Amino acid sequence: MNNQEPVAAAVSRFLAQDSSQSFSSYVIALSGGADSVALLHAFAQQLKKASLRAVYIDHQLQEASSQWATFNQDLCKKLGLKFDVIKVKVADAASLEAEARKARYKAFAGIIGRDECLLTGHHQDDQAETLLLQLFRGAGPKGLSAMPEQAAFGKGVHARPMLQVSKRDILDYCEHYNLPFVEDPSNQDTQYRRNFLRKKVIPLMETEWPEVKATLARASDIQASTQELIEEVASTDFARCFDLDKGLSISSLVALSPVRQTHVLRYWLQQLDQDMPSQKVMDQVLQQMLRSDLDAQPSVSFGHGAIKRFQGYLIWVNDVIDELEPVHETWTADSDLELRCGVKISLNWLKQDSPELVGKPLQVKTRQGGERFRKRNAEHTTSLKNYFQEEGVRPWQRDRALLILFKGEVRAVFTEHLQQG
Ligand SMILES: Nc1ncnc2c1ncn2[C@@H]1O[C@H](COP(=O)(O)OP(=O)(O)OP(=O)(O)O)[C@@H](O)[C@H]1O
Repeated sequence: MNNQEPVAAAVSRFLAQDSSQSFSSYVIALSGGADSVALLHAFAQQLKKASLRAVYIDHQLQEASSQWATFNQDLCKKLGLKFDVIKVKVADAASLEAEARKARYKAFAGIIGRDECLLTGHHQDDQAETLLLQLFRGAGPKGLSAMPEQAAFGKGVHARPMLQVSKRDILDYCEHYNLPFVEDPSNQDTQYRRNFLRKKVIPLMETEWPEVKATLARASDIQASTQELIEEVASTDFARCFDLDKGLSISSLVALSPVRQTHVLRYWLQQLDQDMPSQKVMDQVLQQMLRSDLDAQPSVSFGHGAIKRFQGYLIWVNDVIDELEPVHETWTADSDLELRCGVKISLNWLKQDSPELVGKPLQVKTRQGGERFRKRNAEHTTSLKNYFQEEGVRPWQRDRALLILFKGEVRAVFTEHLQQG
């Protein structure tokens, strides 16, 4: 028996809830698979067509990807909907699937406007499978957390209206309305474990626990609220420990229990957009940074930098800063400058920062101490130290700032390579 009701009901529930938010338009992330095709159709039935459009991201990883673009285009034409394709370049990496996802969400983030809502076809089975995959990977509450039905995204919102709808119901919906869809061959190859769960493990579990998918989805919801609580505590602790100019205060950190220390560190690294280190590295950081004697200069490296100790505070130092040797080079300022150390100063930056210097014979140097700086249009010079303080350049980064000199006088300061630490 066909049951198209759950999809239509989920979409109308979503729209009823959302009428208070009044999005100016909805963007369906259309892969061409059954889930997003059903979502597209259900929204097209219940919304004015002018407020709906579909976007397909072409990852250009498979030969058939442009055919899927045509397939999606034809479908939207039949439904009278606007349709766009965005081609993305996926970085070559160990996990192409993860890189493709990153590129996909980046592209979507770039097009979702202030009052717009991105809609994806995630459903209940995705939720259950993801929970089990994460569990077998040994994940904690964060990995086991349910995907939220709605979250801030780009300048707008990302919503998943079908999280409580099963895959079976979605397939029934497509059959009922005679909707064509494509099977992504990558699902067969790269999602081996997900397919194993989907085809073997979950059906077996259902013979004993018929509602297991809904139950797993609930368990995942509980993990999400646990995670929210953890993040709330971590953010409060972090606010107490962190000083914008100095870093993470060791004396404030040691006043916390070890588990809270770990979460503050994770929170900090997340803010810095750094990869999360393993628990082993985390323990090493806590051991060496908080418990070794205060004169030592410990440093724990991972990802693209290191955590170091500096005057009673933990600081994050990027490799690029750490490895920068003293610089003394010339620049005619008519094209980008690539320094021998690999740092690049773009001409565009100079055009915006100090247009009067473009095309002039300039020198690029790291500071030696005592230099003064004449800001653009300023009558008097100020000390570089004052300038660094005003601009929030951290003390440990200042030796790596690049001074741009014209006729022997510092006229601009390049700090874009010094990511916040
Ligand atoms: N190439 C694509 N173009 C547009 N939308 C896509 C594309 N791929 C996936 N989507 C959207 O994302 C939804 C989930 O797709 P899928 O389950 O394949 O994602 P995933 O790779 O598991 O990653 P994630 O769950 O993080 O999105 C689809 O229902 C669809 O709405």
